[in-house]
Amino acid sequence: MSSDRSMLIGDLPEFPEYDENYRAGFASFVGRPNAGKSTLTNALVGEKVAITSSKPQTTRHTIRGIVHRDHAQLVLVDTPGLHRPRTLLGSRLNDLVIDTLSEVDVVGFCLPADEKIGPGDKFIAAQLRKVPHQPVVALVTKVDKVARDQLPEHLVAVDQLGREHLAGEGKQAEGFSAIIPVSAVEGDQVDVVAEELTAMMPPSPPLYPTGELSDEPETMMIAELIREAALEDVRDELPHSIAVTVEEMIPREDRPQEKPLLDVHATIHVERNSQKAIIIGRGGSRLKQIGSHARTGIKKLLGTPVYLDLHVKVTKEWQRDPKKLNRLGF
Ligand SMILES: Nc1nc2c(ncn2[C@@H]2O[C@H](COP(=O)(O)OP(=O)(O)OP(=O)(O)O)[C@@H](O)[C@H]2O)c(=O)[nH]1
Repeated sequence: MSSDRSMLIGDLPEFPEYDENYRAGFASFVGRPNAGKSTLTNALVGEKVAITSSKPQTTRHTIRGIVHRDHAQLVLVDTPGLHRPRTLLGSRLNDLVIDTLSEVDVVGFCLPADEKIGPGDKFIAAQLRKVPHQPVVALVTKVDKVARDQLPEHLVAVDQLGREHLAGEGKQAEGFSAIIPVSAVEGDQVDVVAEELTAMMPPSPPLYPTGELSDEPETMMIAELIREAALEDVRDELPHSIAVTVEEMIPREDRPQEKPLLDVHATIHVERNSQKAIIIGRGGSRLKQIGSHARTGIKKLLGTPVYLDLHVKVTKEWQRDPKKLNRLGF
C-alpha cells in the first residue's frame, strides 16, 4: 500500500520545525469497554480515526491518532479494552495491551464519571502494575453525565483506586500521577488532557509529519469502518461475532486523473449461517445498506470515491481458533 498511499492522500511529508524543548512520544488509553477511550482519542486528534460505538469491545485494532501541538507531538495508541479473558481472542487482546503499554511513555486510564468503580477497574489497575515504568494518569471521562457536586466524591474514589490497586514500584509508587476530569463530547478539559500528557513526553524530535492524523494502514481503518457499518442496528444480535478483512484495494484503471476510483474488495466474517442471513438481509437489503454506509466513511477517510465489493462468509468459531485468528490479523 505504501506507493498507493501517497497517491491517495496526495501530500509529501513535511516535519514540524523544532528546537531542544520539543517533546514527542506515545500515550495509550486503557479502560473498561465503553469507558470512552475512542471518543477521547477522536476529540484529542480532532478527526474520526478510532471507531466509537455504544456497545463494548469494538476497538479491536491498535489505531494511532497523532496530536500536534506547537512544541510537542503526542502519538495515541488506542488499545482494545483490557478485560478479563473469556475466550482466546480475549486473552490475545490482553497480551497485546500489555505489550503495547510497555512501549508507551504514559498510560491514560479512562474511568467514566457516571459509573461506580467496579471489579473491572480494579482488575485493570492491578494489570497496570505490570508496567511500572510508565506513569499512569486517571482520565475521568464523561463528566457531562454527572452533576458537578457529585464529581469530588468520585475523584476521591479514583484516587483511592490508584493508591490501593495500582501503587507499587517505579512511577506508580503512589498511585496515579494525575487525575483529570474530562468530557470528550462537550470538549471540556480536552486541552488540559493534551497539555498534561504532552508534558510527560520525553525530549525528542517530531516523530510524524505535520498534519498526519494516524499511521494505521488504511486497510485496517477501512476494515473497521465496514465492521462498524455491519454492526449498526444489529449490535444486540451479533455484538462480537463479526470480523472484516480487506482483500484488495486497487485504483481503477482507465480513469481520468481528476476522477479516480478505488476498488475495495472486503469480506465480512461471521460465525454461523443464521448470522450471515442477518447481515445479508431480505433480498440483500442490509448488505446494500452496510456497503453504502461504509462507502461514505471510506470516501471521507481517503478523499477518493470507492467501489466497494462486499462478501459475507461463515468462518466458524473464529474467536476461538488460533489459526483463524492469525489469518484475520489478531
Ligand atoms: N455523554 C458522554 N458520552 C460519552 C463521552 N465519551 C464517550 N461517550 C459515549 O460512551 C460510549 C462509549 O464510548 P467509546 O469511546 O466507544 O468507548 P471505548 O472505551 O472506546 O469503548 P470500547 O471500544 O468498547 O473499548 C459511546 O456511546 C460514546 O458516545 C463523553 O464525554 N460524554
